Amino acid sequence: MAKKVTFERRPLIAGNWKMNLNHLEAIALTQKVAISLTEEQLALVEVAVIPPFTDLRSVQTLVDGDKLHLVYGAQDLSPHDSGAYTGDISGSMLAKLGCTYVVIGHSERREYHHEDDTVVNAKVKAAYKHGLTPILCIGERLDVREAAGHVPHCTAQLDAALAKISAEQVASIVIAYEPVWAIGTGKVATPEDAQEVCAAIRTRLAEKYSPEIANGIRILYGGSVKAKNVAAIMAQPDVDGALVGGASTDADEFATIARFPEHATAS
Ligand SMILES: O=C(CO)COP(=O)(O)O
Repeated sequence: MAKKVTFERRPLIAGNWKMNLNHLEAIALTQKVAISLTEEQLALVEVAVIPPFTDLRSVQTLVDGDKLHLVYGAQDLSPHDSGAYTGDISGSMLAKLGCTYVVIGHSERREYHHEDDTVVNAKVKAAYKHGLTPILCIGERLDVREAAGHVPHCTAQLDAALAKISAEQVASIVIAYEPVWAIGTGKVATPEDAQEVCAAIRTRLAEKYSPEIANGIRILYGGSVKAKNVAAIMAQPDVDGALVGGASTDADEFATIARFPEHATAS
């Protein structure tokens, strides 16, 4: 029996599959996640899958056909609308596939594809232009954390990504704080580490826009989130969800993460 829990902002548990699972595996995983969660659980917590581009049509067909209470999104988009950009996928293509979200500025894109703040900002603008909600990723590398520069680093990334983004647009954004040193390493940030930066992000949003807008924006934590540590992270007042990598490709583990309000330590 689910405990009665209320949240200031509806939590979002999003599974970033990264470059894993073909379209057949995507159908199997999405189906399994959906049947592992009740309508009540999915009303309390928003659950999103973020598969590779090649899986999106299959996920759309499944979600629409079976009226699943799941949403989905893409891991990236082009800053351009259309044209001679070989290999790019536009925001309008993603919108046509029913995507709700698009991940922008993931540290793996920044590192392996040399995406700088200008590109990230252009992608945020492209997402809004096509009616997609950005899940904007920011986070520091280990050297920055060790030099205690993590908060200014993250707020600077936030400022750059949101250049010329209006208050009306930003109200729907999702921010994901993903410390690079915690991604795929098993080194999860402590709940206090996550809270410190998520609170600083909210304060910065309040300064840039307004306290009301900042209070409505969901800020996720990402980096080695598992069923065993999610409740303690989610208990932090400024953490509104999780962007889950590795653990999101295991349906049972991901569904257990999404049921975090029922975990003992969340009480
Ligand atoms: O990068 C991440 C989600 O976008 C986090 O990945 P892991 O959960 O595998 O550490």
